[in-house]
Amino acid sequence: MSLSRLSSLRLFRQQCHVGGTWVDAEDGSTIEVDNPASGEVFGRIPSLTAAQVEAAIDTAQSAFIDWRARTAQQRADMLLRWHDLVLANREDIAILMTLEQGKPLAEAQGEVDYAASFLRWFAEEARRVYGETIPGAKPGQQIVVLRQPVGVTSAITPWNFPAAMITRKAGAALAAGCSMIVKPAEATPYTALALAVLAEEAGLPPGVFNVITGEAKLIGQVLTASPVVRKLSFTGSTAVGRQLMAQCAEHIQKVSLELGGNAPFIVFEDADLDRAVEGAMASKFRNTGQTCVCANRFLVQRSVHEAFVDKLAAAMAKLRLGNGFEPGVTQAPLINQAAVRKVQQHYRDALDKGARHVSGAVPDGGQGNFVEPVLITEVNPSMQLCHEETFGPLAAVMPFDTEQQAIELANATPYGLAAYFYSRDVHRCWRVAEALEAGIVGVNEGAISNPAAPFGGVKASGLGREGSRHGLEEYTELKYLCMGAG
Ligand SMILES: NC(=O)c1ccc[n+]([C@@H]2O[C@H](COP(=O)([O-])OP(=O)(O)OC[C@H]3O[C@@H](n4cnc5c(N)ncnc54)[C@H](O)[C@@H]3O)[C@@H](O)[C@H]2O)c1
Ligand SMILES: O=C[C@H](O)CS(=O)(=O)O
Repeated sequence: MSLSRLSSLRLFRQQCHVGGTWVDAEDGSTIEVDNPASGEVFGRIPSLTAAQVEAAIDTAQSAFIDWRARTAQQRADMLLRWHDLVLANREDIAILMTLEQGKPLAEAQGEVDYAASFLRWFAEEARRVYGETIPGAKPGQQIVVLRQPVGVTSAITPWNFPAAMITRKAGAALAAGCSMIVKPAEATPYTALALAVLAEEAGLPPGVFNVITGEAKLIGQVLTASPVVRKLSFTGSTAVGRQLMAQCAEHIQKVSLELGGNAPFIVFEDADLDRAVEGAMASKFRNTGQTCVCANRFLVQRSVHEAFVDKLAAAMAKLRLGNGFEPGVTQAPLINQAAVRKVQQHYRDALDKGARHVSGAVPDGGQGNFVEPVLITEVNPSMQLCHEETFGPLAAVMPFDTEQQAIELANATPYGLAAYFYSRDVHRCWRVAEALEAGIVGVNEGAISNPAAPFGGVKASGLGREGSRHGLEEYTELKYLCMGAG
């Protein structure tokens, strides 16, 4: 049993954290959580009732009144204490993450560092929530602009980054002076609950950071039906984001949406091919292809297509699939059978429409949630994978001839989260970077995630930004004071 890997069971909580107390569902109902590597159920979390979610909102509202009145320095100090505790408990959080999400332990440790970096970034930024003054329209008049916290906020987060997708939201919200209710994905609640244990230990006042679990639709409905909750920050699929955005219309709740993507990764003939392959591996295979900014389509200029495919195949041959706890494993199980079926479906559809299998095992679904990395080429825009996110270890390469064609192919998707390209021509770098319809562009870079940068998408990939000062501003409202001459 992998729970025995934990140094203690202190962080393994099977209750929700509301208003500084640990609670079960009042009707006793629970949801099972399993290990995607084995299918073994290793825990149960409460499925809160609607009344309990409403009570959590009330608690968060009371906490907000006190939290907003603290100084920015006091909030920053607590966030920094939380950051330090997360890092001090890096190993146990990573173990819980690998257990519930599957990712290789080294990647889970990396995610803990990344998650902590948002707490630090926003702690530092808390003291820089500046307003402005503007000359008035009359003698003696001044226009003063304040930035104030929006109020109680909620976060609904996905399973693929169970820690970082929470701290990226909570760090910003708490720094701004908001309280937050987090609903993590059903598949990965334990990392979120471990963060709540550490938030409590860091001294965050009760009700400022709450973690609730249960039936997603019900919780989403209660959070969006409440006039007290002033903002929802959602990370997940475009389909669910669209639905939640419509629900938020009822009370004109502010909304941030970090949704799906279908990232193009373009390799021009003047690129450094070795660096392009390095970037391709980082982008495509992080979290076994289950990253919203994963390259979904490699567009490679025809003159270097064969060389790039050979080098990519050689790099992919070094990947090792296995249980995330085994040393040296780089590719872990996918989250569930639906994820496995999606990779199979995109692979089969591509082969049926003329793609060529280059390397890797055919994804036939015969290994539980484990899928070998697979490389195909001769991909064309009629294929499903060009329009939908694969979210798995299928590397699909499409040749192109001209820069204009590459840009058109890259933009031919409803999504616009990340895009990547490799070129050594500085003029082309500016041209292509400006032409790509994406919120994030990696120029000769495959690893683009950073707390200091504004992360987010355009088109069907979402609204708003996370990380950076822009991410903090999402949790504030502007108030303008018109100061008369008196
Ligand atoms: N843009 C980003 O920053 C980013 C980051 C991570 C993941 N993602 C996207 O998330 C998706 C994968 O995550 P997922 O499968 O967990 O997505 P999902 O939309 O199924 O679930 C995300 C969250 O929404 C909840 N949810 C589901 N239905 C709901 C409903 N009707 N009402 C309220 N909540 C509901 C889930 O329980 C989960 O907590 C991918 O599309 C990926 O690209 C985007
Ligand atoms: O899945 C997408 C996330 O945003 C992950 S990351 O921020 O790029 O690490």
